[in-house]
Amino acid sequence: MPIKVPDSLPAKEILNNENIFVMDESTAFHQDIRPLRIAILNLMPTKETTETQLLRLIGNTPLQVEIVLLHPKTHTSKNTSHEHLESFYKTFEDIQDQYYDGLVITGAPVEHLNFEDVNYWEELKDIMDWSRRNVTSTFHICWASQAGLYHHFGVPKYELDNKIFGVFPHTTEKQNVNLLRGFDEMFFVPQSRHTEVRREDIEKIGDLDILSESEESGVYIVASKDGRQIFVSGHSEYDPLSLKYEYDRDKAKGLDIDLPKNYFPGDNPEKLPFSTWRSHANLLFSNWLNYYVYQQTPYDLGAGI
Ligand SMILES: CC(=O)SCCNC(=O)CCNC(=O)[C@H](O)C(C)(C)COP(=O)(O)OP(=O)(O)OC[C@H]1O[C@@H](n2cnc3c(N)ncnc32)[C@H](O)[C@@H]1OP(=O)(O)O
Ligand SMILES: N[C@@H](CCO)C(=O)O
Repeated sequence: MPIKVPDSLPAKEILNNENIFVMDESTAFHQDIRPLRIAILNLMPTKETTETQLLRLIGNTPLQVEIVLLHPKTHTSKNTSHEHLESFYKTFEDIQDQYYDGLVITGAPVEHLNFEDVNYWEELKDIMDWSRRNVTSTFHICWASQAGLYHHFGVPKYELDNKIFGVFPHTTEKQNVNLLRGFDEMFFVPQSRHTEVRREDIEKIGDLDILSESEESGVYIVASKDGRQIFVSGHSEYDPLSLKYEYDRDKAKGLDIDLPKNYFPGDNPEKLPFSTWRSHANLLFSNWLNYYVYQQTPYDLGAGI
């Protein structure tokens, strides 16, 4: 939330120059406030886990947030019960005539497929096109970030020889960007993927900025210049044990999976890992909700986007 100060306070200019968000009294007086409307398109098979992880982060703000959960109608879910979807989820068809302040599109374990072979691809393309017209800012996670960069900007994804798997140090690439406000110079983020997007492809697109990267795990945060699309390759929302779960799962299947890097104490999978990315995750989501959603979205949603 911005700091509200008298219009003529000298500190206002100093803080403005430091990119601290200060709102003068006259602007604050005219600001109308209502709950934010955020939709979550949950493409993960483990829907209940992901709901909890995302709501934990989206809930960590003084703003009131109304959530609608969405699942793709054109995919029959194997791992989430019909009852759960019936009780708590809507589909795009139900909400397509509405407007939202924010949309989160989750990851999905479909990286090995061409985008066009994902059975809900046509529906997802419609949702991504709709998001340009009906949503103030959309936050794409992991596979969804690759899908969004491909659909909106033609950026390809590439198979990796080895899965990027672990918790990696990341750095910021730009100064004075609201999404990065308060980030440490180096921070940790879980990555768990078999594909990547590449800096050289993104740099060709004038409408995109690379905001954060990791020497080892590559591009992390990309944003459209207008802030209406955020693409995040990692899983800051993961619980402390999410990577352990994926590791144990793949081991049990007999897959050739390396230990997640920088994760188990002493690289000993018998020891419980601890999280080093929670504060980063909270900051990333609250910066997005504040600066890209709340401060940008019109009071009268339908009239303004
Ligand atoms: C790169 C990223 O975005 S990372 C995010 C993805 N990570 C995760 O989902 C982690 C948690 N997931 C898991 O552990 C596993 O997917 C499990 C245990 C839930 C299921 O694994 P498996 O038994 O190997 O695969 P299963 O045959 O059940 O299919 C898995 C999922 O693949 C997806 N999928 C597979 N083929 C397709 C396809 N052609 N089109 C669309 N989705 C597909 C579906 O989401 C499916 O699950 P769902 O029907 O419940 O939505
Ligand atoms: N995070 C994913 C990567 C595969 O899409 C997993 O290991 O389940």
